[in-house]
Amino acid sequence: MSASTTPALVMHDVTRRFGSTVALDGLSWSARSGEVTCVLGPNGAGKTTAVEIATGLQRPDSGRVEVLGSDPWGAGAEHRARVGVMLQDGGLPQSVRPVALLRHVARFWSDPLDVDDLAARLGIDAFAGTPVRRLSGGQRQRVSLATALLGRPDILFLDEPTAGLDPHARREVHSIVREVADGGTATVVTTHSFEEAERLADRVVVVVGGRCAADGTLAEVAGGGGLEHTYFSLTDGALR
Ligand SMILES: Nc1ncnc2c1ncn2[C@@H]1O[C@H](COP(=O)(O)OP(=O)(O)OP(=O)(O)O)[C@@H](O)[C@H]1O
Repeated sequence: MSASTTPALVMHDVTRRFGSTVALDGLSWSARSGEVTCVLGPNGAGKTTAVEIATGLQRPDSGRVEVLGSDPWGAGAEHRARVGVMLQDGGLPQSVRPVALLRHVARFWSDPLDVDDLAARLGIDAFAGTPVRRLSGGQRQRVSLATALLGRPDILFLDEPTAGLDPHARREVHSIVREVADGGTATVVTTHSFEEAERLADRVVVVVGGRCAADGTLAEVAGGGGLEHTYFSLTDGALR
């Protein structure tokens, strides 16, 4: 599917402070439907804060945020039903078993993905009977990813979705992310992996010190020297 010209996400000049810490310092970037946008940046650069603002979990101090044409802060159920999110800490209930959890979550959506298919693709069926609190970090991540995908979102935020996953699971996640984006979903992936960004990204955003240091197609941002080279030249000396 061809990418739409109107961005599914626009952040313009967004600031967010925590006491004396400036997490976002005039951040501007965008993401489009049908594309994978990979967001890179050093620890503490503001990526998670940006994702939490885009999903309405945090309110910016200033600036403009538009997701699927709405301000995500205080947006209603209809808007939220179009947004999928997988955050780093997951927030999964601890005592429930993974497939039961997915069946429960699927009831919130009018046209959810097939739980059994999704569980099989992500290898969740192999630990279907184990309560969440006994799962390994990578197993929890797969469950968390499945909950983000279930409702066929129009925009999907994945915060470091493959951190800690084994190579097979990572390959499967990459193929799912590509499929979801090709189906028209604006897919935003934060990552520390150049390999992942080079494999997945249509567009790359580099956040440094709460500001956007680069925003363009993978080819534009990577240039002739490659993404790793660009990244280090943007971030060396800029760490806080
Ligand atoms: N709730 C909070 N209270 C205080 N400071 C916070 C809070 N949330 C984030 N910060 C600070 O804001 C800055 C940006 O944090 P954020 O988690 O957005 O970075 P990040 O780019 O996602 O980092 P990482 O790559 O480590 O996940 C950091 O300095 C962090 O300590």
